[in-house]
Amino acid sequence: MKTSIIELKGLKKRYGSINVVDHLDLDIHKGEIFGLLGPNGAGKTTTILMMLGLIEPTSGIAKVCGHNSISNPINVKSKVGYMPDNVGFYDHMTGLENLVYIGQLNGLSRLEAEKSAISIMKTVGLENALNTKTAAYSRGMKQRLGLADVLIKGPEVIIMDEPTLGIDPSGVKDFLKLIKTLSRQHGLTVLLSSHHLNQVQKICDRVGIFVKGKLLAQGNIEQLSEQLFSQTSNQVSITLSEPVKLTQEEELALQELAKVEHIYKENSQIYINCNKTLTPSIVRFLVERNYNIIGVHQKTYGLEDIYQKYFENQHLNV
Ligand SMILES: Nc1ncnc2c1ncn2[C@@H]1O[C@H](COP(=O)(O)OP(=O)(O)OP(=O)(O)O)[C@@H](O)[C@H]1O
Repeated sequence: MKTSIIELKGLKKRYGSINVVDHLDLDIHKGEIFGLLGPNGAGKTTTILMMLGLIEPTSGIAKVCGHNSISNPINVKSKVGYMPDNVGFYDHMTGLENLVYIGQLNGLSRLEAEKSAISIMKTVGLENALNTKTAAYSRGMKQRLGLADVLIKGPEVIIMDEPTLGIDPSGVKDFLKLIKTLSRQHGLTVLLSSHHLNQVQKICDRVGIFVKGKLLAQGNIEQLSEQLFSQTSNQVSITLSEPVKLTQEEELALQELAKVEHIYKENSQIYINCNKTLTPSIVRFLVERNYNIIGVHQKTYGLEDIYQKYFENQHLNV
């Protein structure tokens, strides 16, 4: 059975007349990477701050590692490493000095803090910048040091608010890879909030789509895609070894077979819009008529399509 590390039940935060977080139920399991995905103002930061016990919910419960975030925030903080969207450092100090300082604030002796800080800076790829003042760190290096800052506390859970903000694409790729490796190697549970769809898609085991304070859906990409697009028209493209020459009879039969909405032919390709479960029948139909198929491509829906679809629907449903 999966162990829940973060449990939110009916979590709500109201500011004035607005429910910024509206009856949120969510379970995040041990060792998983969960992406809280939503546009600006969706309520992601507010949710995170309630998990950390930094703001009080209007109603509902937030628990982290079994500790109630409101009645027991100190225990929650001892288990969680939180990386805000804008990590601050003492610019006149080096990366190593900053990290040692944080280690000491978290109860390590100077010697322990130094040993641990050097090792963690290697883990996050800052071994060549130990003695560089953080004023000279790039945004990507600061994010890595932010992660080191979190790791030196030895957390069970890492919560990151927009961790890739302002980093260039190759820096983002490396940074996310690092998070995934750390999570897998040390069984760390990671919650990250983001509005960068493609980035989140790459490393998260599950995502929650969060819009206007409500979690509209959660699951892995395949589950979300299935929920949303299984009944939707899907495009299959089939490539033949020769230019397409379907007879009128064949075309009619194909339309009948696949309840095809639309067939489009171009050179050696046939594009068919239909329910995706019909792809095998279409392929069989063509093979039986001696067409040489050299490629079949079925469009798959990524997080961007899913998000767009939910975002469109929420204008109607929420
Ligand atoms: N202290 C506060 N008082 C009143 N309204 C607030 C307060 N804090 C946040 N809000 C409002 O709550 C909503 C959600 O804000 P929140 O920062 O949680 O969103 P977010 O999803 O993290 O967005 P972003 O990515 O822009 O940070 C916003 O409309 C914001 O203006």
